[in-house]
Amino acid sequence: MPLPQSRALDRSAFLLAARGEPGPHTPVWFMRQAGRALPEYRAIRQGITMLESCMRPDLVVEITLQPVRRYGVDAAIFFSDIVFPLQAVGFGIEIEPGVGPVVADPIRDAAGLTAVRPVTPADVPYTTDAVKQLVSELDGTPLIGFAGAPFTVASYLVEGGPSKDHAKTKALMYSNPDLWHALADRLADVAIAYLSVQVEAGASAIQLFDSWAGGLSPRDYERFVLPHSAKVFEAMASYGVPRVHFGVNTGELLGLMSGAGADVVGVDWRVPLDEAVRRITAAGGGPKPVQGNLDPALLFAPWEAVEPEIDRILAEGKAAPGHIFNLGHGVPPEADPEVLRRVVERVHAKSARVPA
Ligand SMILES: Cc1c2[nH]c(c1CCC(=O)O)Cc1[nH]c(c(CCC(=O)O)c1C)Cc1[nH]c(c(CCC(=O)O)c1C)Cc1[nH]c(c(C)c1CCC(=O)O)C2
Repeated sequence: MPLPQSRALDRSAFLLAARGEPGPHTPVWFMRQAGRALPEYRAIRQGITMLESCMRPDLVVEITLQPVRRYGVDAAIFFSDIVFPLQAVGFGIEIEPGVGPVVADPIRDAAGLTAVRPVTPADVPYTTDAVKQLVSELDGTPLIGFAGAPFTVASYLVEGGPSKDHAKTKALMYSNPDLWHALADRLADVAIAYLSVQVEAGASAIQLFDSWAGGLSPRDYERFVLPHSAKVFEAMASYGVPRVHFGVNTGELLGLMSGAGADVVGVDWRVPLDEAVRRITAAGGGPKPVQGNLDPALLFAPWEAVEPEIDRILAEGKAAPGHIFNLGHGVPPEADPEVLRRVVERVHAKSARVPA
């Protein structure tokens, strides 16, 4: 059942664009907007591990709000991590600073699956508390809840940590498809459970991160991954909140990722948004709102070079029924917050609709 929400929230630039309705301006937020690029984040995280901080509602609320205050973005994203719901049920996983998620006992056989179980609300009371506090403090600004998609989370569990080629994960798909599908199915349940906790506490939208799916061929994606991500989207449909799907290097997969059940398709910087809309439309299901797609590397270029890129993306985004401006991937830790603030300012100024 869709949850009631305030009119201001319902008419926010972000939710209007996500539904493909015209709004006051093109909304903008940044993937990984909370994090090391912000000095106030580095200060508050001193001496506290990433996963510890996720269990402290006071910290989660403050860290989630920091980029909203600093950048003036049109949406907040809940501060957590894609591997957090596994840690919350006692699965042996840590986030090593500068490395990423690291797994004590990588999954090799069916016995390894038993530790992969979905959270219940009772496992993560602090998540419910933090979401509720955020929704009240954010007022008319939407909060995006998120989870990791089965493939991207599986890649950490099978490889044991970050990997460039995901060789062990792909080898598992081919050598033991039953085990692969059993793992991916459990991870779909893990994502559904964590997203449901966030939406039931008041999150206004969800994003399913399949960051590393771009390493797969369309054929392998369709066989091994799509049914599991589709299960997540299907399970979340009844909440009535917009469902965003994103991965890096997914130009060849945009149609399939849309077909998995996304309402909004995230696009990295490799495919222009108008071409992304063509690919999504060609796959059936009609044109859909898109999210993206400024190359994060541009944040390190002179401002004179950034401006025309913002304008180009806004123009190309007009091909979609709705456009949510974002980077093509996460904010790099070395990014200058002032540049991000100027990006928001320009997106708003350039896209403002003159009232009729
Ligand atoms: C693949 C992935 C992960 N985590 C996430 C993804 C998908 C998005 C993407 O593709 O970037 C998602 C994520 N992780 C984090 C958020 C918070 C909300 C936000 O976007 O602002 C979100 C949405 C916090 C975090 N998650 C992590 C940090 C940095 C660690 C720290 O600050 O101590 C933050 C702020 C750790 C993490 N966790 C993960 C990685 C690769 C890292 C980086 C390791 C490092 O460079 O130190 C796994």
